[in-house]
Amino acid sequence: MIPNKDSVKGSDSLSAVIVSMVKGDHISIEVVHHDGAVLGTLFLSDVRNAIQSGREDDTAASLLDHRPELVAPHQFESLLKSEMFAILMNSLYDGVYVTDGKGVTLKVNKAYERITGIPAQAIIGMHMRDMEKAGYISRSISLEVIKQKKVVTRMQRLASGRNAMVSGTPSFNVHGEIEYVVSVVRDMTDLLNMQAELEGLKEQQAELERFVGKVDGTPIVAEDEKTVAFLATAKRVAQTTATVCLLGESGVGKTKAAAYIHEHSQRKDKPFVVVNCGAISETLIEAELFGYGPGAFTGALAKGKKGLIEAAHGGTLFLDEVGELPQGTQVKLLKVLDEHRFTPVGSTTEKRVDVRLLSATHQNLASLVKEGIMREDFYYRIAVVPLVIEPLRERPKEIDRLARFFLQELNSRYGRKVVLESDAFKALQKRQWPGNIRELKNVIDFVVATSPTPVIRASDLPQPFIQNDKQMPALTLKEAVFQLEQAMITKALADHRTTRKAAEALGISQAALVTKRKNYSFD
Ligand SMILES: Nc1ncnc2c1ncn2[C@@H]1O[C@H](COP(=O)(O)OP(=O)(O)OP(=O)(O)O)[C@@H](O)[C@H]1O
Repeated sequence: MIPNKDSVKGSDSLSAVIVSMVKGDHISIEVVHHDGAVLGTLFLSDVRNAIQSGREDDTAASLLDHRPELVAPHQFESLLKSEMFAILMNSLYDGVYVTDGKGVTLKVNKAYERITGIPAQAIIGMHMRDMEKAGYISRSISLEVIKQKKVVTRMQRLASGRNAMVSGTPSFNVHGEIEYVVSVVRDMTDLLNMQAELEGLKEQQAELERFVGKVDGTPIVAEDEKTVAFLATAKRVAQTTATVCLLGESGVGKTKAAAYIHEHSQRKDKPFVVVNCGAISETLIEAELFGYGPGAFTGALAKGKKGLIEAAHGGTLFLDEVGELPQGTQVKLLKVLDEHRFTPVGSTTEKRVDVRLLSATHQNLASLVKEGIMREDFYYRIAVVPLVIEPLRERPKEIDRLARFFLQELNSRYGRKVVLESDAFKALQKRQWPGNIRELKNVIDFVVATSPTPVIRASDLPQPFIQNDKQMPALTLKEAVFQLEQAMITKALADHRTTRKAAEALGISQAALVTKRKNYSFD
């Protein structure tokens, strides 16, 4: 081969360039601009490689643009040995690994030693193939770079167990041969661990969050198709102004559903006011709902009081146990619904109000109408959309999910790490749950709060709730409380032996425990 004398134009195609080079027997050729300015030098090997990869129509200038930097060997060698270079290399957070064009290790920086745990003196002068054989690295990226003559980036598993992303870049000499390979080694272990942790968390979250949304900042679990369909309807109805009456047994989630409707309505930023009509005496209900004027009745506040309807202005008023409302109050509420007006008790001034009414009951509304307890016009007005929430026993798929959800919530509330064994989950599945979701939550609350061990087996569950399975009749609240108390006291007495210690664990006085024990005739 003779040294390069000729030149090619930047706009010449690579097929034209190779013809010139072969004709002139050149190993390299200058690429010049039309005005004669030198753009750079192309090497025969570069042009051949490009043509072999189907780029024969590309221009000489474009190949110049894509060609790796050329470094004169003597420049690099003195650079490698310089103190400044060592200082620079060692100040980098990422590892740096330098081999010669054959794959012999020339230099590594401190970060490389830190990431791999391999001291520099153990590997300087070592060929990459020997590094592979010694098990220091899984597969040499430098050798890949030398083979492919281009930048190679790959994940590498290190002997230290860490994972690194290695990016090797070739440096060519004027003859187009690889003189050095410089690899940057980035420790990805922490990042990958964090990623895995994040994935895990996301999965956990997704697992847990099989609910459709949050109400009062707490999730609504919806695993069973029935609940999913119910919530979809509730969401749709939420966007309308229709009055909704939620029907279902006690503890099925009617209040939660009402909050869900409110939060999916246009009124979500306005108040959501819950009134438990069954918990307020007939004599007080009107004053509570409509408020009263100054000195309206004995015991009333001198300046009067705003009622709950007014407090819900712009938002939603949820009347729980609506079947308990006296007929007179029903008439007044009809006026609120139809005319958006009401008069506080003992006042002559009418007030205007804008509320959306939601209500709920565990009773059969049609029977209440038949029995004359509920006015027919009121019934039709409040139950434009009646929505039934199925009892928990009708959506068994949800029991596991709810139990896990409450377990997590209560563990974090009590700072515990209680888990349920699969037989405990099975026992929960079998239960008929007359108290529905509230009852399930209470049982989980009980085990998380009282269990002396973090692992709960079926036998650790409060017995009255688990035994008798399907034959067990629905309990009244009183019966349920009685049974739960009985179970908790039995367990506490068995665990702690003395009434003083058992009372301490239950958070009640010793005297109270003794009385209860007598009432429940444990002796
Ligand atoms: N789908 C659900 N996901 C998570 N928690 C729920 C769900 N439904 C109800 N709960 C919880 O169960 C308990 C009982 O629910 P809620 O008070 O809404 O029942 P309810 O039908 O209104 O009861 P009641 O008839 O006694 O008024 C509450 O603690 C509530 O947060």
